[in-house]
Amino acid sequence: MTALLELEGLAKHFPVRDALGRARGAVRAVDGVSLSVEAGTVLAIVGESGCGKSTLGRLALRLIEPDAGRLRFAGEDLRALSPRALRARRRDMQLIFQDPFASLDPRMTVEDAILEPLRLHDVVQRGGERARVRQLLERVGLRPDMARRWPHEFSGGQRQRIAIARALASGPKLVIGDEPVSALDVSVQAQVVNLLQDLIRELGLTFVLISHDLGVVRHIADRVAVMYLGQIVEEGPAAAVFGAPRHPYTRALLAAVPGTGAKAALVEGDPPSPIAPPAGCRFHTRCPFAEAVCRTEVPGLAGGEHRAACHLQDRLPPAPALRERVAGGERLRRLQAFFGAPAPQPEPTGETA
Ligand SMILES: Nc1ncnc2c1ncn2[C@@H]1O[C@H](COP(=O)(O)OP(=O)(O)OP(=O)(O)O)[C@@H](O)[C@H]1O
Repeated sequence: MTALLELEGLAKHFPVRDALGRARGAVRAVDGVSLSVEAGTVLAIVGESGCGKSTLGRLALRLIEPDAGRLRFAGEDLRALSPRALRARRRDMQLIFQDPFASLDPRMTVEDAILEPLRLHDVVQRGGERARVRQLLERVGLRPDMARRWPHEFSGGQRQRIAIARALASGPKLVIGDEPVSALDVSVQAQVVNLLQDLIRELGLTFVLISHDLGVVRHIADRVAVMYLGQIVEEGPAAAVFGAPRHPYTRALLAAVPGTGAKAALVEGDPPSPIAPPAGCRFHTRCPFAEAVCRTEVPGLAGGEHRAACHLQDRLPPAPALRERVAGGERLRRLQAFFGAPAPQPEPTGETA
């Protein structure tokens, strides 16, 4: 297998200024991330709101400039490319945004929106562009005659299909989907996920799925990287991460998803500030299993298929045996805080609050 996308020690720190414009530290949004995405596979990046997923996605495509680290696409150093060479390379790397209401220009017809990347990257011979637009619309499940309509005439799900057609227009090898279905009605989410899955298979796409929805992730990911406070705490094949999570944070994430069978002590409190993340393992301030060593040591490379997993992994009790510590409404509130979104319904525990 060959890696299409390789990140090594990637970092992005956003400066923080006070009301008078004075420097007041930096948000360490992405803080030393190394990942490799094999061609033709789906890697999911999961983690709670604010952990740095979107920033990482943008860095990976060099839509924003990293402060440090290496970034390679098909073996080529993306950071070394001139602006012109990078623009040409964008043909191969596309992003699907979360909000289909914001990502389509209301002043452009659907046809013009899809023609733009076709023309920019000179993908189709002159004269064949409009036929290509119609083909793309059909491929994403829309009628070709919808090409002349305006974005406001479409539902959220249809708009996201248009955004997908636009992202695919240049024939990319790599697509990053930043929460591509989370702004959609629950009733249409599955349809768009299935469409993405079909396109990934049919076109042999390499796909990076940024999502806090572990149900979607479990459905389509080959590998999963779990992010916490700007770093990857665990990475491995999806079946292993879901079936035998090794980091307490991963277990807490899985425990919040109904139907996984996993139960773990939910993490307590709010995440620490990304301006001054804790030393050692960044999760130790909320980890129910933290030991003294966690305050100083960063989890190292673990053996086997997993990378960057917790040193406690072999001593943690099996996930289903862990007891939840928070019950009823309090648990729901914490889940809500945890995901920054409507919380999934908790499974009945058989316990009284
Ligand atoms: N342009 C920016 N300037 C300053 N801080 C930023 C900027 N973009 C992101 N951040 C901060 O970086 C951190 C990571 O944000 P990011 O959006 O990457 O996280 P996320 O995991 O994608 O969260 P969400 O799911 O809520 O979008 C947050 O603390 C955020 O406030």
